[in-house]
Amino acid sequence: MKALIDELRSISTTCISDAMQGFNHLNTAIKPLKEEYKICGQAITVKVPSGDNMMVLQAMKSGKPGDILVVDAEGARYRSFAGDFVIGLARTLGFGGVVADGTVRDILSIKEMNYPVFCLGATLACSKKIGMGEINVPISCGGVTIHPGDIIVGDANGVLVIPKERAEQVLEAAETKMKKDQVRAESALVNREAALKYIENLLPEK
Ligand SMILES: O=C([O-])CC(=O)C(=O)O
Repeated sequence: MKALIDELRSISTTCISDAMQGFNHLNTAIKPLKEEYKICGQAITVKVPSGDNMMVLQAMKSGKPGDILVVDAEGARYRSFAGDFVIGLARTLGFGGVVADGTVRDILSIKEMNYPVFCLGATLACSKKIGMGEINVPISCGGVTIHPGDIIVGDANGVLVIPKERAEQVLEAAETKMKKDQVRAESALVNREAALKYIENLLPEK
């Protein structure tokens, strides 16, 4: 799996999306806190009720370095699922990044960490620590079902989910698409004539 993840990391997210017919990306309201962030790794999943992040902390005990912590926070925007301390824990434990359909607080110090967090933005209030929720179960995040171990790939374009049983097939299709894009750019993006010829060939026969 590690080799496969390394290869997927080297391919553009848009090619991977094309390889999946444009399906299975999270709602684009879930954005990286900095545009340059890129993540690729297997999901550790956690589901928390809006406003309670106890299980986020518990979930961090599982997983291997490089895994992505994916939080189903029910789209909560009033209370944060994490602040700079909880995100600092994720980084210290070696997670490859955090993705959530929820909000963080302490956004400026989280940005200073240069650690990839993808979420709905920032709020002021912290979470309670009551302990409801579930760890490493299928979750819904940004409108997509994510199973533990699925591969999460994300950058400034968005975050997409590759079901783990389809990972090899998606990688192969994404590599093929990347090569096709290269060939197309090399033939069409050369000069005006080549660009016009490309468009002409796309038009239906008269
Ligand atoms: O402790 C929390 O739940 C949230 C917080 O303020 C932090 O992570 O810094």
